Amino acid sequence: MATIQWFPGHMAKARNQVQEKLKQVDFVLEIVDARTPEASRNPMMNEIIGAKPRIMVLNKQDLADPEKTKQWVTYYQGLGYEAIAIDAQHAKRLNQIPTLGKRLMAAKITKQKSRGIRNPAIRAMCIGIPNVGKSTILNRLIKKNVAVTGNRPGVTKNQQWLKADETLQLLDTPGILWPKFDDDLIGKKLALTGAIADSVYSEDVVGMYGLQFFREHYQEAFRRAYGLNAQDLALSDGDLMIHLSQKNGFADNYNRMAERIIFDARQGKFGRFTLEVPGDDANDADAE
Ligand SMILES: Nc1nc2c(ncn2[C@@H]2O[C@H](COP(=O)(O)OP(=O)(O)OP(=O)(O)O)[C@@H](O)[C@H]2O)c(=O)[nH]1
Repeated sequence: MATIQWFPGHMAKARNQVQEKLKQVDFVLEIVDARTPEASRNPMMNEIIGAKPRIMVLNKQDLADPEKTKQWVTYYQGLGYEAIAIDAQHAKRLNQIPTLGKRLMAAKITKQKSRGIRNPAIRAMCIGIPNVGKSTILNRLIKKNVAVTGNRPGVTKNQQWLKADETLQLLDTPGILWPKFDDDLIGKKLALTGAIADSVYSEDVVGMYGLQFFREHYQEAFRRAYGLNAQDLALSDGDLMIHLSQKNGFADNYNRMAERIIFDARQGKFGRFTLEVPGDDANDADAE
């Protein structure tokens, strides 16, 4: 996994690259991780995308809490975007994306048809921070080997358009948009879901965040996963970490227990989870 480079110079470059490509598309597929829909967005995303129509794609829905995913979809729809939750890895609901795209671009399609264009094209690109599933989505949408269209007037030379179907064309994913995690909580969420390299945050910090989060929000699953009783659950966070460490044979090596919690969370041992709900974060870019 790539390391994070959040430098103003890098970001300005990535932003320019993306903005340049944006001129060539009709709408954007903004991909986020359904477990962390806001933390997994580049904070400049709204500024970058501007008024372009957008479909918010909450990917990895197979790992996220279904109830919270519904809340997020409703939230984004309320902001005026199309929104959909998918599981790109298992190709679930991906075929809804072209349908939504056509709905979003209905006026353009109608106009082109009225001019006698039999197969009007609508164009989009996927953008999102690393690891949210952009490549998986793109590859699935174009079903790998579908032919690439050539140059067209008014379009940058040699630009490759990938066909999802007769109407929807996709631009290969542009420059890299890193997440920003000067807010510690965002960093911990990204670390717990494996969106950023494990070397960025120490495991004791991320593991403790996991312990606190799961005992509070998914207590039954957490209790069952570690065979905890009511007395255990009455312990403070620190004491519970010590207890779990001893119970799991790590003695006073609490870092190993912290690592285990991170591992177990990613493996789904506490079930499907979502680390944030609409409106509960200072990093909510749309609420500014
Ligand atoms: N469980 C699950 N895993 C997924 C899903 N979509 C993608 N993945 C996995 O997430 C990881 C990252 O997917 P990529 O498609 O490489 O993500 P990307 O956004 O293109 O990443 P970069 O190339 O780093 O920008 C891979 O291991 C995928 O198999 C999904 O819907 N569910």
